[in-house]
Amino acid sequence: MCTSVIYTVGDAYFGRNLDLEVSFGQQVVIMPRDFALHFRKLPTIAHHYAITGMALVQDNYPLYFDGANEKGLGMAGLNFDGPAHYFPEQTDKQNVTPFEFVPYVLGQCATVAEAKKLLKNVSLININFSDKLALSPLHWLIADKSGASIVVESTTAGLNVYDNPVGVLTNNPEFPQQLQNLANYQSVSPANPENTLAVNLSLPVYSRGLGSHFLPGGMDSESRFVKVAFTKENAPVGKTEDENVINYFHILHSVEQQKGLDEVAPNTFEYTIYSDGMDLTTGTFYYTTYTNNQINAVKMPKDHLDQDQLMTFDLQDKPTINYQN
Ligand SMILES: C[C@H](CCC(=O)NCC(=O)O)[C@H]1CC[C@H]2[C@@H]3[C@H](O)C[C@@H]4C[C@H](O)CC[C@]4(C)[C@H]3CC[C@]12C
Repeated sequence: MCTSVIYTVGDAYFGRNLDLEVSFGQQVVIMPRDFALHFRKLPTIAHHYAITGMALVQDNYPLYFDGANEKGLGMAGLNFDGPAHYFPEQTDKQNVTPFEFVPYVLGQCATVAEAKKLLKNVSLININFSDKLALSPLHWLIADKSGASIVVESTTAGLNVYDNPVGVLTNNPEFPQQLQNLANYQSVSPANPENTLAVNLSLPVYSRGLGSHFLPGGMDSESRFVKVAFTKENAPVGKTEDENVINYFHILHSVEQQKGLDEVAPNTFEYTIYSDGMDLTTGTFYYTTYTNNQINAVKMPKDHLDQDQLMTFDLQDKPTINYQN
């Protein structure tokens, strides 16, 4: 499972938790403006916006899991197994494969409004990257630095594009159901509750935090959707970049999956392999990994983006413990 958020506090921060049982060997990958973007069914795009994100590079092609561009538009693919449906090629559509979808959108659009326009004519087609890398059933969160966000889901009904008022996404069920489910938790609060159960009874407020007593805490995607929405909506606004980056990672880590809690096959556990996020204004890309909670950062080299070679950065995965004596 996975969780993705946009946290807007002056600057906006966009990224995700990647939860899985195996690591693909992903890296931080900067795609500069002149890296030739080839498509299976569309003409090559020779010049485009630069993108930084987490990707697996295969045959010099960056398979982005998530990323953001130099204009401050971000996009993340999250598992959507079951409802996801990809189509055969259609003559009247822009046919894009799911693995091309992130660079297709981020290469050409600066805002969510532009992405919505582009998506009007897109169909996601059922072509895999290779025999070894099968089609992945995904849905996507797209958000920009104004805080606007949408969810894109390709189902048998076609390509659904939903406005996203909460700015978070996890996995199943389909987005409208996730939103509706939030209504069940509208009484959850950071403040202590008022007794409306039986006003004549004196009920002790025996603990701090009672307002969030009914906040779900499971590893499942409905629970994470509610929990991360609550955490994000009530997160403080920091005064500095450092404060906001720290706030941002606390939001993502509130729905981190610890090893041992989500068994996906006998003795095999899914866990949060990495958490990442870009400051959509500055282009700085931050991440933590399961074994290294130190926040690492890769800056977008704005003066060196007019070139055609990918820049890759290995994840800093070694634990960093600061022994003080
Ligand atoms: C599995 C994860 C989503 C995380 C998640 O929800 N997993 C757990 C679950 O099953 O619920 C998705 C997110 C992005 C996906 C990758 C990207 O879409 C890029 C690439 C696309 C190829 O078609 C398949 C491989 C490859 C490299 C995908 C593998 C599966 C990834 C890594």
